Amino acid sequence: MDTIDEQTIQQFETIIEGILTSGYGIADDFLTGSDVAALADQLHQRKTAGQFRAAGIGNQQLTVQTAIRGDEILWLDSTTATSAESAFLNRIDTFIAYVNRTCYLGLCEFECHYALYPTGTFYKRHLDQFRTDSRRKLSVICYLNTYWKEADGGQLVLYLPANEQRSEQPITINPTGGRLVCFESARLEHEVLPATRERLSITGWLKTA
Ligand SMILES: O=C(O)CCC(=O)C(=O)O
Ligand SMILES: [Fe+2]
Repeated sequence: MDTIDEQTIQQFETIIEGILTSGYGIADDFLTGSDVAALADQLHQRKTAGQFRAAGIGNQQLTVQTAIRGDEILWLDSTTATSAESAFLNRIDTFIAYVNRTCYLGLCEFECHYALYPTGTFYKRHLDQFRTDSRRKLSVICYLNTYWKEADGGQLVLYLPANEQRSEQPITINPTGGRLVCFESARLEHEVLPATRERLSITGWLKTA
């Protein structure tokens, strides 16, 4: 496989260590400021071109229920990806290869979509794994919001399950541009709180065969 620079290895290790010890991992500078700007710009261009659709519920994406989730999405496709999108997909591929070398999860596929949450929209508490399909192993979210402030809302809340030591523990994370959050799709329920401004991200899943 390609050689990875030391800084990238440190970042990947931080994410994996977080997942193993706390159930979730965060890397604050997974994307640089210019990556974030390029992807946010690309997202807006595709939105203007009418490529986004209201997100659905369940693996057929059939029912749109804005009382559950109000985001609009567009699946990324490597065959039509622009250079900014290809660079993102390549970085995730490098991460997958690293996770497979160190954690033996047997990840082999990645699917991801842009998500645009218009002001005031949200995604109620849910689990990312479908009842009929257990291939989604890790959920990955990368935020594309510049200058996000606490007061803008739109936080991701992860609900760490209760164990012998403690009751359920909610963890609140700001959708700050460049930040990546990763957690086990079958284990952590989570929700997106309403925001006072448009909220942008790429959400994806690392899957087994
Ligand atoms: O954008 C986020 O912070 C989480 C999105 C999410 O939970 C999902 O798309 O399944
Ligand atoms: Fe989710």
